Amino acid sequence: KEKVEITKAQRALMKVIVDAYNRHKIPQDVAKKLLQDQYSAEENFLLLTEMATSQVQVLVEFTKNIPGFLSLNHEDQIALLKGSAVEAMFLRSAQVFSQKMPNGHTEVLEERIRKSGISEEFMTPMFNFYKSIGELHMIEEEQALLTAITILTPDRPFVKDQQAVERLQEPMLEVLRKLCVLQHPQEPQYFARLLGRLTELRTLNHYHAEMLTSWRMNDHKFTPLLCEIWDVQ
Ligand SMILES: O=C(c1ccccc1)c1ccc(-c2nc3ccccc3n2[C@H](C(=O)NC2CCCCC2)C2CCCCC2)cc1
Repeated sequence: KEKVEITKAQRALMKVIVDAYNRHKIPQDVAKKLLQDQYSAEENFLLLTEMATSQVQVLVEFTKNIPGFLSLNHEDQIALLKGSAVEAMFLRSAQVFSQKMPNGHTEVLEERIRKSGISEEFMTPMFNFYKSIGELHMIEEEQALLTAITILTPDRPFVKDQQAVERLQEPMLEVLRKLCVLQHPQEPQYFARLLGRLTELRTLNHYHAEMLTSWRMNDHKFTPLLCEIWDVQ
């Protein structure tokens, strides 16, 4: 049986990532807001663009705290943020959806999202992802590391020095692997399941522009930041 131990350096790395993640978590209030009232497709779209805009700003701050990120080539820093922003938004949405709520609230939240204006065809893949994230019952260290690993994906479009990104992503993967073994001793496949979610995220990322433009309303307005990040308008 492999004796798994997290070294002092790995614990320090994890602390930096988790502290940055907690400092830069956008307020959970989107779930509360959605539970409070029903909104029109237009109001929901506005809420989404507001939430997503602040989440991108928060994501940039979190990313700047990833050890070594600011030493990467500047164009590559932009390429990594641009390439991971939608996935980070879905990962954060999944974590918001899966958070512990009083009985029946998750069902109401799901209903509100189903009726928010997103076109029908994307509901199944989106909620399948949310539920598969929920089933993992991730601790915050796992959530924070998974977000950092998503950002540090070497094969994003336009990344020039992929090896430099791999050198940053690998220690994160190793810490997460050890953490999974220690946290879920009965589930040797847990780490593999976690990484499998990143593959599912890429498929969601794949049709994000279509999800946005098919939002059941006309003249979708985006903030300049979202136009950059979401490749729309
Ligand atoms: O179609 C979507 C899209 C957007 C951009 C790119 C690609 C797809 C697309 C994208 C997220 C969600 C989505 N899934 C959620 C799960 C739980 C709670 C809220 C959720 N949301 C939206 C939201 O505010 N997300 C926040 C969460 C914090 C981090 C920033 C984002 C609201 C917006 C008001 C109406 C109802 C859903 C629902 C739909």
